[in-house]
Amino acid sequence: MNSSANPNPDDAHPGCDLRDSLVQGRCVPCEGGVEPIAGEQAQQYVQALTDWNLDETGTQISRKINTKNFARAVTLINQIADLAEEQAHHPDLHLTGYRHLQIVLSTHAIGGLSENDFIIAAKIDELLK
Ligand SMILES: C[C@H](O)[C@H](O)[C@H]1CNC2=NC(N)=NC(=O)C2=N1
Repeated sequence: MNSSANPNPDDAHPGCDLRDSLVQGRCVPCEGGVEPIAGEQAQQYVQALTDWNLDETGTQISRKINTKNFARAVTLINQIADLAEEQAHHPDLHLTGYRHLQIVLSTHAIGGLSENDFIIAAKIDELLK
């Protein structure tokens, strides 16, 4: 899967350009057979997002959101579900303590990160604005 949003370190605002590209992006079906995004490139992608963390294995990104209450958490989960279904790329969603939502993204088909993960994350950031 070629990334259409390659970060360009020469850009004046690499994060903004990359983020905007991800927000506008569309996920592509991933059946495996592509190299995961890792290392420095994964770092550049995650830095273009808001409050997402790359895990120690470099194979997933996550963000924690504390909502006002349970109803707000479920509403947000449903908004994320609609987005994921529309893009055919799905996060893992963990709701604990009735209002603490952890969102985890990784591309299961390749056992690591693909641009799809960063596109979904950027779109979730837009939801939360
Ligand atoms: C064909 C379609 O791309 C696959 O079934 C999708 C569905 N949603 C997915 N979501 C995630 N996170 N990883 C996948 O590999 C994946 N594969």
